Amino acid sequence: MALTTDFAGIEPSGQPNLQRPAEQRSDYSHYKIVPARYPSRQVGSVFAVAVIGSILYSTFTNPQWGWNIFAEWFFAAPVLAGLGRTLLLTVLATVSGSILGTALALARVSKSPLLSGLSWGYIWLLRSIPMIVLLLVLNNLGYLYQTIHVGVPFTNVVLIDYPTVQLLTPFAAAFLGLTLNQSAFSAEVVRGGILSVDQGQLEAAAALGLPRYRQVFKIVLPQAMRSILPTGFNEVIGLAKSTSVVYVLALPELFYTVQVIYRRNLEVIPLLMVATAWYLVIMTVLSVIQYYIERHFSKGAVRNPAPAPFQAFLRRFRRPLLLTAAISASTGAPARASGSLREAGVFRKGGTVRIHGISKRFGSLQVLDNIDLTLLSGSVTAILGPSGSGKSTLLRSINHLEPVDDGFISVDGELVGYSQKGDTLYELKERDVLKRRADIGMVFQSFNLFPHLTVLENLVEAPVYVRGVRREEAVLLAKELLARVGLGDKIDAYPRQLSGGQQQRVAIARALALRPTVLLFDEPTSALDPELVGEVLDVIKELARTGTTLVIVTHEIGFAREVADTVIFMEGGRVLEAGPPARIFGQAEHPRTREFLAKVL
Ligand SMILES: Nc1ncnc2c1ncn2[C@@H]1O[C@H](COP(=O)(O)OP(=O)(O)OP(=O)(O)O)[C@@H](O)[C@H]1O
Repeated sequence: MALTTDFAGIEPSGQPNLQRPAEQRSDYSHYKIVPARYPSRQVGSVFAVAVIGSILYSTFTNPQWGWNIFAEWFFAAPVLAGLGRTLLLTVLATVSGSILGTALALARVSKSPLLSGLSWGYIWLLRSIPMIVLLLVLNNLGYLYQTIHVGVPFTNVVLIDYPTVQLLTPFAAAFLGLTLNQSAFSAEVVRGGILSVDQGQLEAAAALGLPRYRQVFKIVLPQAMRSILPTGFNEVIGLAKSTSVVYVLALPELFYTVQVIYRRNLEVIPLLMVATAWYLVIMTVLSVIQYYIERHFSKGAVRNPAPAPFQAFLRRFRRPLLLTAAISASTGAPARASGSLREAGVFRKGGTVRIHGISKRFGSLQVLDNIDLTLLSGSVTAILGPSGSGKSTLLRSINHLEPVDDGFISVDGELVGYSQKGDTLYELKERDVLKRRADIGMVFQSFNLFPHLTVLENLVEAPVYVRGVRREEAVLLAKELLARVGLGDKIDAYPRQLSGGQQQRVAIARALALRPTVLLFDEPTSALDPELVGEVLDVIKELARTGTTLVIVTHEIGFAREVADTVIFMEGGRVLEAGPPARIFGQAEHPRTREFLAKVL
């Protein structure tokens, strides 16, 4: 008991007493902290020092290494010229190989079987041919084709007609060979990166109506870079070393130059060390570049990114200042929703959704079965039903994320995913579907925020690239919406730095930033902890009074009862019952609805 009372602020009961004045608490500033000792670690360190010491000793005391000859040749003009060629070939083949490899990877994942097959064939062939064989074939291409002739087929129009040997110099053959080889390997690295990006990211980009090129270059590839970079840099390092293969073309790059010199002066080891030291320099520079590029593309990937070495060094001195700044920032008033969403003035009149006899099958499974519904402008519809009843599929078909097999859907009289001429419906091109989608916002169960973009960038992307809004206007609207969902202080945060509830509120604001007439929610709270559900439902409740048409798939029965003006009950791909919440929850007509509600209420 005496022990516990010794510790100021802790009562004998063990509970902290925060009321006790500071002067009564003990001062521990004179206490010294002794770190734990690990004898095996110390033995390991001594061993490492002994190994490093003996390697250095033997390297610098053994005269056979010939360090004086090494020093003589290290900066010699022919060596530097060879190094220049090695660097030039590495840079050129990396750039062109990566561009070609990315194009091949995109072709490989494209929906066109011919394009994908062509890409597969190219990769298969180039990865199979040994590098030396490829270089020698290119060097002897003049034997196969005396001139390189490019023209318009079946006409006399000639664009290029040039002797092959003049065009394919040893340097050009080396560049071409390294590029072709590099592109085949990087294509697979890029494809692996693309496949590692969550499918939800593409869906979210498509649901926002972002054009295809923007989906690829702004959403998918930057995220894929995280897995592309480590293997990609391995390839580049391999390439820098394999440039030595071009010696078969008698091209004096670094290694070939060194070989020529040691054959004349017979100082093999010192000259091999010259080449090795330069390769070490190249690899070190590449590793530093890799570190910074990886760092750039890891934005938003971790909650608390580690500072770069230089930043860490500076922070040691700035820490007290930063701490003070952090404390004064954290004592500021918590962000609150400013005003109600209704007052934001950003909402358009809700769209009327008409669903005409839609059906959908996945293989032999009938997921939607001849559904007819009308959702009036500004209405709030909750879709309930057991798992697998087709609720999400119905919702996703409203914005054509899930094309249907039969029937069609219109919003304000305009068909979704089709254009109509007489009795014929023509499927729209993807580009036109994406434009049309901008009016139909969607909020996903797993948020699907873009993790590599800040909260603000998440909101600004689609208005600028889909609606063509000026960036400054998009930023103003985004800040307004974020303030209204209570996240005005999070505009520069990355999604992973937010709680689940906050992420979902950002996702709602992102959908609203396009000023949609219809907003679809696919189980917006089911990925959230019970404590966070309320904050998201509150935002949706606010939205329900703005005039936007809302369609919500939910398991939150109480919420549906309170907010919806129509409740739909689905089972087996059919709408069994639809009506006002009072009737559905009080006197459901269908026995299956009553049975389901009895279980969940
Ligand atoms: N892409 C797909 N390929 C094959 N089957 C699918 C696909 N998407 C959905 N399904 C199947 O369609 C049926 C309906 O799925 P859906 O997601 O619409 O149900 P749900 O009512 O939303 O269920 P839950 O409440 O569990 O999310 C399920 O049996 C599901 O397995």
